[in-house]
Amino acid sequence: MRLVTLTLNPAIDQTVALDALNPGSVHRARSVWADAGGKGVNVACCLADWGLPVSVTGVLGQDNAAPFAQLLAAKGIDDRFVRIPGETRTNLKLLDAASGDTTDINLPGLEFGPSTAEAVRAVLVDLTGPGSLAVLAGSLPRLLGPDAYARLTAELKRRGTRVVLDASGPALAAALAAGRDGLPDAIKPNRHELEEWAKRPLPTFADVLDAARECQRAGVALVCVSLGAEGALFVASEGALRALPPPTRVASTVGAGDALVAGLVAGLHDDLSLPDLARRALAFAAGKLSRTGANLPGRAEVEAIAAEICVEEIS
Ligand SMILES: Nc1ncnc2c1ncn2[C@@H]1O[C@H](COP(=O)(O)OP(=O)(O)O)[C@@H](O)[C@H]1O
Ligand SMILES: O=P(O)(O)OC[C@H]1O[C@](O)(COP(=O)(O)O)[C@@H](O)[C@@H]1O
Repeated sequence: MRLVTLTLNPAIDQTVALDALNPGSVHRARSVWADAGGKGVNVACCLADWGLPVSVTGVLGQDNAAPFAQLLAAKGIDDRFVRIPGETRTNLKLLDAASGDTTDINLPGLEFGPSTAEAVRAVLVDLTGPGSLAVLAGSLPRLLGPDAYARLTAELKRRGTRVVLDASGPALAAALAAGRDGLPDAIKPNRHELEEWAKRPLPTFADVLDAARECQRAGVALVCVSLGAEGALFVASEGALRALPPPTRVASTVGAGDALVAGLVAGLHDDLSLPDLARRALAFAAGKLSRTGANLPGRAEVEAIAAEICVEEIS
C-alpha cells in the first residue's frame, strides 16, 4: 500500500521548556529547541520510524526549507514538497517541563494561490492510485477555502485511494458534509474538534460516543476521537471501543495526535482488527510521548507497549 501525507501548512515547532507555565508572569526558559513539523510531516516521521516507506507533499517556504529537507532525508522519507518563495511559519510550544503538557500558539502560515495549489494536487495525484492511502492533515491556508480537503478527498476516492483526514473547524465540517463518494475513510478529531463540529459541548464519554456515531452515520467508516490522557474512542462497523493509554512518561505532548494517526495508518496498512488497530494507534502515541519531536522508539518497544494497552468494548 503506497502511503502519502499532505501538509498544506507545515510548521517549525519552537518549543520553550519552562519549570511551570504561569500566564501573566516572567519566565526564564530551561531550554529551547526547534523541530520541523506540521501534522502530515509528523505522521510521516512516525510511519518511517516504524519502517514503512512514505512520501510527503504540501507547501514549504524555500527560505527555511533546510530543516525539513534534513529531517526527511534522515528518516528516508520521499520529499515531494512544492517549494515557494517565503518562509514556513514557526509555531510556539510552551512546555511545562514537570507535566509534559504544552500550550500551543499556532500561527497563520504561508498563503499561496491557485497555481501552487494545482502543483500540489498534481504531485498528490502522481503519488496515489488504486490501493494507496493518503493522509490529509492540519490547517488550511485561508485562500484555499474550507472545502479544499473535501475536493481533494473526492478526487482521491475516485482514484481508488483511501483517505485519512485530520482536520478541524470548517475544513472538517466541509469534509463531513461531502456526498458519500467524497467522504474520508477515517477521521481523528480530538474532543474539542468534535465539539466544534457537533456545535455542542461533549462533557461525558457518552456524549463523545453519540457525536462519533453521528460522524459514522454520515458515512465515515472509522471514527477515532482522541481524548488526551483519557485515551481514545474508536467507532467502526465492527463496533465501538475505548482504548486506555498505558502509564506514560510524558516528555512532550506536541505531535501525540499525529503519532496516533500514524498508528491508525500503520494498522490500516496491516489490515488489523479494530481492537489491534486501537492498540497500535495508542502505542504509537505513547511511544512518541516519551520523547520530543516526531520520533518513535524501535518497533519491538512499540509492540511491547501495544500488548499492554487495555481495550474495552462498548456495547
Ligand atoms: N497526558 C497524556 N498521558 C497519556 N497519554 C496521552 C496524554 N496526552 C495524549 N496522550 C495520548 O495521545 C493521544 C493523542 O493525544 P490528544 O491530545 O488527544 O491529541 P491531539 O494532539 O490531536 O489533541 C491520546 O489519544 C492518548 O493516547
Ligand atoms: O496545522 P495546525 O492545525 O495549525 O497544527 C500544526 C501543529 O500541529 C502539530 O502537527 C502537532 O499536532 P498534534 O499535537 O495535534 O499532534 C505541530 O507540529 C504543529 O505546530
